[in-house]
Amino acid sequence: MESVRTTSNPQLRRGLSYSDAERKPSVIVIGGGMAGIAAARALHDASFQVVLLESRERIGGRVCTDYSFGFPIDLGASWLHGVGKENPLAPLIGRLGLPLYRTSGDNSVLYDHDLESYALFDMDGNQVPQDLVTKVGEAFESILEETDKIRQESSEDMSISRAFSIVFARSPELRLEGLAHDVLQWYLCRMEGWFAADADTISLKCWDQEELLPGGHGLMVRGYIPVINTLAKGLNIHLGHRVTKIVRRYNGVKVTVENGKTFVADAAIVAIPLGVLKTKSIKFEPKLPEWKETAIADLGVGIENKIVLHFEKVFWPNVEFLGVVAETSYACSYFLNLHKATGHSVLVYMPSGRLAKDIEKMSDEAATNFAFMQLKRILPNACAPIQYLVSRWGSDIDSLGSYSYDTVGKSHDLFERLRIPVDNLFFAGEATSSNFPGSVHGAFSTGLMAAEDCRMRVLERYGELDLFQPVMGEETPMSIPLLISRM
Ligand SMILES: Cc1cc2nc3c(=O)[nH]c(=O)nc-3n(C[C@H](O)[C@H](O)[C@H](O)COP(=O)(O)OP(=O)(O)OC[C@H]3O[C@@H](n4cnc5c(N)ncnc54)[C@H](O)[C@@H]3O)c2cc1C
Repeated sequence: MESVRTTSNPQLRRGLSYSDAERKPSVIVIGGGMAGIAAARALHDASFQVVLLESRERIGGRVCTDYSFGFPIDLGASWLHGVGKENPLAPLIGRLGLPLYRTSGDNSVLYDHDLESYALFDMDGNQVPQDLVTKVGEAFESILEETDKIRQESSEDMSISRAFSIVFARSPELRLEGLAHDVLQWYLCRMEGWFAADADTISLKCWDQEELLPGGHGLMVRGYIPVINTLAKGLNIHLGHRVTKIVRRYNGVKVTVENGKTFVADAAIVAIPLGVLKTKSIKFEPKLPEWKETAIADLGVGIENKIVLHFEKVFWPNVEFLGVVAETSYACSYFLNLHKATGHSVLVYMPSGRLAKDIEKMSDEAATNFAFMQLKRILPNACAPIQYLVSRWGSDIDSLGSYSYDTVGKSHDLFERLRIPVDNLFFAGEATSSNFPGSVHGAFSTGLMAAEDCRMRVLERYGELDLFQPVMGEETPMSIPLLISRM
């Protein structure tokens, strides 16, 4: 058994350094994505003894920058959502001098893109007139406003697609025909991409409960991983350590990994993906309380993937994205043009929901070919890619999904329930963020929150609690939850 602790004489005060003979408070952080790394960094800096256990042979989790093309490509997160000082990651990204390419300002109907620089095509490769796209965008917003009225009227939740059907029945003038209908499906497809889920599974009551930070959305031009690497510097990280069991007792935790090795500490922070928690591949002893298990079961996890196509040269229009409109959102396509942001001749095809799941059943070659065929529809002279990358976030056993979302009939409070600690177990990760679910900055914030909750709990036990010193400095916004039993 490996102990995270050193000796047994508690001398705990934040910011002090400890001699070897002194006992440091200890914590095991499980999961080396943004949430786990942020928590580990904060507690390390608060003089805790920290061990981070990560199942993969790399850190970053769903932040995954690939360099095999000779330049950075993000296979997971690539946008900073909220390019402004309100974003908790802004100080770090600013300090690192990492450039961002802004793809939209605030309140864009497409979330992360403005309708400024794009080209949409129909299935026959004819470009859709820009004024039609704008007009349908306005119709899409009107439909969403109408769904809000339905939400106010009905006590029962329903899916976004059901709400759309009711709107069309009530206001037939909003039901679009022909090409306009296909463009509307494309808007829906982009909304589905935001949640990584199909409209018939997204909750009407809760779909807009997340907080959108001001400043629009910006691509991390040099990749996201430098942010993770900076936070991880100097931490005690064990790669290839897949946790299988977590035992909690009043005076500490014992964590077992796949090869049978165990670690003990005062507390643990569980920062693994919701998709992994759902499989129950980690045994908790004693069992997690029912309210926690229900939150794990009821929150949704969607799939979004990236099929990255690297071409010898650019042969497509100089726009931020290309799209193919179709009769159903499932058949629509979206290609992000990285050439615009990075100068590299790369298009990224991004399917989500059922389509992403179906494509994961294909080999990498077949998936790439599928994406290329969508491109060929609109650019018949497209030449084949020279290199490609295919993500599989839905079937990867260390993620089992891309990010969380509100499913029909379930409360948005589930995100908070997933976050609330159970004894000396603390929970972090994008799916524990009720304000910013499904995002990197959300994961980061929950890592800091879990670290602070953990610090308070452990120091309280040692009688050295200093309530007024949060782990990451005074300005860090923290919400300290009430620990309520019988949820
Ligand atoms: C395709 C895609 C695009 C995205 N785009 C954006 C974007 O543009 N902007 C944005 O803000 N967000 C985006 N996101 C979401 C963002 O990536 C995530 O919300 C965030 O990175 C999650 O961080 P996390 O720490 O909660 O989880 P993760 O990053 O998944 O970290 C969890 C870690 O736990 C490890 N783990 C799993 N099981 C175990 C185990 N049993 N024992 C030990 N370790 C384990 C995993 O290997 C992983 O490293 C995207 C995600 C995907 C997949």
